[in-house]
Amino acid sequence: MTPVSYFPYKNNKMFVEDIAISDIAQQVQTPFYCYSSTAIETSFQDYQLAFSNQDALVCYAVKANSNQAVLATLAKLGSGADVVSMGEIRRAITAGIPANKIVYSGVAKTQEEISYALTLGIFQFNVESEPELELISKVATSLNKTAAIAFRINPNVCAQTHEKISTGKAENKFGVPISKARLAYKQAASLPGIKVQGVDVHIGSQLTNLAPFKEAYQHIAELVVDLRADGHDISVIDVGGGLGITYLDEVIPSKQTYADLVHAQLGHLNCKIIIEPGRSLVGNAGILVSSVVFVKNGEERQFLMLDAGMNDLVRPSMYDAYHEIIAVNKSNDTLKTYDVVGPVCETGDTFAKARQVHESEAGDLIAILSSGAYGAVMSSGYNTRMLAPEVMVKGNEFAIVRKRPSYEEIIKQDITPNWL
Ligand SMILES: Cc1ncc(COP(=O)(O)O)c(C=O)c1O
Ligand SMILES: N[C@@H](CCCC[NH3+])C(=O)O
Repeated sequence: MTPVSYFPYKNNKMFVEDIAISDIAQQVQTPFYCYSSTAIETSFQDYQLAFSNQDALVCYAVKANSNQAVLATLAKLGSGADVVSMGEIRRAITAGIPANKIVYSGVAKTQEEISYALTLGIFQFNVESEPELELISKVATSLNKTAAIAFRINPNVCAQTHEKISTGKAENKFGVPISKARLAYKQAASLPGIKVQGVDVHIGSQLTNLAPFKEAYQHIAELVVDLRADGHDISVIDVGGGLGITYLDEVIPSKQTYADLVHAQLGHLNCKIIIEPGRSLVGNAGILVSSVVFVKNGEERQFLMLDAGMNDLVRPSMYDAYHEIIAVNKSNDTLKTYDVVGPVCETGDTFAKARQVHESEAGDLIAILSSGAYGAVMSSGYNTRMLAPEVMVKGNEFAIVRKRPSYEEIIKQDITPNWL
């Protein structure tokens, strides 16, 4: 799926499925996120098809986009969930994902979170440290429950991605070092309230190349053999998420190629396979729609000043991430070079520098593509800006699936103490 697959132009007007973006903009006002439910469904079905000859469960990484409408779309297709907080567990359950399809990752799970997950009966805790294991054992024992666990293994593999989203190097905070894994499993087997069930690995996000996956899975395969020799009953391998998407011109291996790699590296172990894709399910299914507020002629540059900012989509500021930026309605063929910026009082509030965009004027609609993953979920109210609403489209229908808050709602969250 390319950034524009589900957002085609018809007569120079950008559509999402059967609806013109400008028609939605008229009713919703910019900025807003817009998702194609068909794009999400198709991506999920591609994963299911790719893994159809394996005993595999897709556990969507909720952190990528946790809107209820997105989760419900995936739940209906049979998706499980990879969650990292009590909030994400609650979102997954509310959207109809059953507890027995939930895997719980995260480096600092609290007693309250563990207790909640145990009470629900989730499928697996992906344990990221020995102290976490001990806490899970304590909580499980006190509740008279058994926690099925896998250790998240840190294989010390370079994911060849941005350093801020690389998670499988020894210097990263994630997982148990592979060198300590056998000891950790020995401890787990000795603790009450713990059932050793599997092995988990996730080395990073936006991987564009399969070689790091291969290296990591080779280490995991060897470890599973060792663990079985140590007497552990390993029946599940969680291979994590991380398959990238095309933002510009990255050539991403297909889901089938990825599935074949998983099978080649791990198939002989006859384990149930869990996959935790996030970005590759929803990233190119969403865009951020914005309006040009001003075109400003600076001394050195021309600025396209949008009504969306870094608070709405932080990826360019945070990771220098590239997102395609295109006119929603192409009223001319002239391309101009702009710095595309937002209204926030930070120089880093820049979506793109020296980018060619159709010549635009105030009021024109602009789409920032590939924003379905790590977009709305990472937004904030910085500069007391309203969280952008989210819209989901299916065919010729659309619905606001998160509304824009009012200023009253935002301000009334603060409490002025009566002693002021
Ligand atoms: C444990 C875990 N699983 C799955 C994912 C999903 O990753 P991605 O969105 O790259 O598929 C992440 C995020 O990197 C993660 O931390
Ligand atoms: N937030 C990151 C991805 C992080 C993945 C979480 N482990 C991004 O926007 O690319």
